[in-house]
Amino acid sequence: MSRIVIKDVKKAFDDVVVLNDFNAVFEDGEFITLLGPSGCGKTTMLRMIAGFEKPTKGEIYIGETEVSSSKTFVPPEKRDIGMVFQSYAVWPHMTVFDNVAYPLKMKKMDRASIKEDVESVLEIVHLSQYSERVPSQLSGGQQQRVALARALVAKPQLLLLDEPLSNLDAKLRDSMRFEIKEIQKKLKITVVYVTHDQMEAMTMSDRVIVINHGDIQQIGAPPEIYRYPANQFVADFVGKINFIRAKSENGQVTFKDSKQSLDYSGPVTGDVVVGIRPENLRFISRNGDFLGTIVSKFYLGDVNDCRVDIGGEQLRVIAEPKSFDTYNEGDKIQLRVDEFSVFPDSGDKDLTKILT
Ligand SMILES: Nc1ncnc2c1ncn2[C@@H]1O[C@H](COP(=O)(O)OP(=O)(O)OP(=O)(O)O)[C@@H](O)[C@H]1O
Repeated sequence: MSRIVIKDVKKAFDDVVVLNDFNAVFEDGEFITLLGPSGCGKTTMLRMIAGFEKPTKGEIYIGETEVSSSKTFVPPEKRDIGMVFQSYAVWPHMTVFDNVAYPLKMKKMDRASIKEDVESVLEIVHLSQYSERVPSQLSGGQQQRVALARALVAKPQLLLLDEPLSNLDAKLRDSMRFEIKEIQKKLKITVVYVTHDQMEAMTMSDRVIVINHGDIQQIGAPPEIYRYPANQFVADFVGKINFIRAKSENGQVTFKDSKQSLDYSGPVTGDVVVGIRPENLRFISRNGDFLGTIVSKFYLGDVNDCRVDIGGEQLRVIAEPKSFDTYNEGDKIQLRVDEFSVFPDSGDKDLTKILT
């Protein structure tokens, strides 16, 4: 069983609090991602699960075992965990086989069992034909797979990955994402993954925990986080979004500058910020929600990326070329809003980042 329970965990370095009241349960076999900007506390949380840091307060359970509390502390080597870091940390003088065999040698396993286990894990990470090479004869992606194999060879109940793809180029990152996900499904292992890359989080995770300044902002499946962000921070951090200042009253949100409005009967009233994802805006020929003028249009192949002035506010619209081919810069158009979110106005001055 590799269910993880994190209960009221707080971490401070001296008097600087880096994590506040962290509460979460990771189910057996789940792929969980800790997502947030640099310095938000994600690595610190991972290191506490691994046993490299002690919580200032709170409890951590792995399976049925209490591994960390005011009374107990199980050291990392007794937690049955595999870990992979950003730097591959493979030993340059050892062959792939010896790198991967190392944790089993430490456990004093016999040679035949070591050979069997190493060969089986090398097959899983598609490195069987490279077992006699040294790391300098491998690509970055292959070296990272060696690190992954070494983390998996002792069949840990839990795999912790700290930005394991950030040293790889974009294309390799893409393919490694799928490989890691495949391996996790095949081995049915619980994975806790740390990243600041929302794309990585969205594509791989069963659930994402969004963290900012040491506080959990939202826990949810990727579509839930994307479509129903708990607050403005999450809406902004995950994906692209237009933010527009508005007043929410009498069943409507009315934009402060353009005075255009949308029907809204949700719970947030008064000064608000309306969030609209660019792909949730559509050009239509009549009965639109807004009138606007096309300011610019960039053809990107699969989509058109446009800016539309609605009379004071500019909106970014990502439209399928089909729905847009007949329109040009300067044209007056109508826009339909398919989905939007409303947040209390936090007073953030810079609401227009998405346009640049
Ligand atoms: N050993 C330490 N002593 C003092 N402060 C620390 C220590 N380790 C981490 N911190 C601080 O705790 C905060 C959270 O760091 P952490 O590494 O968990 O962030 P992160 O979200 O993983 O960021 P990144 O994506 O940049 O790795 C940072 O402000 C960091 O400077």
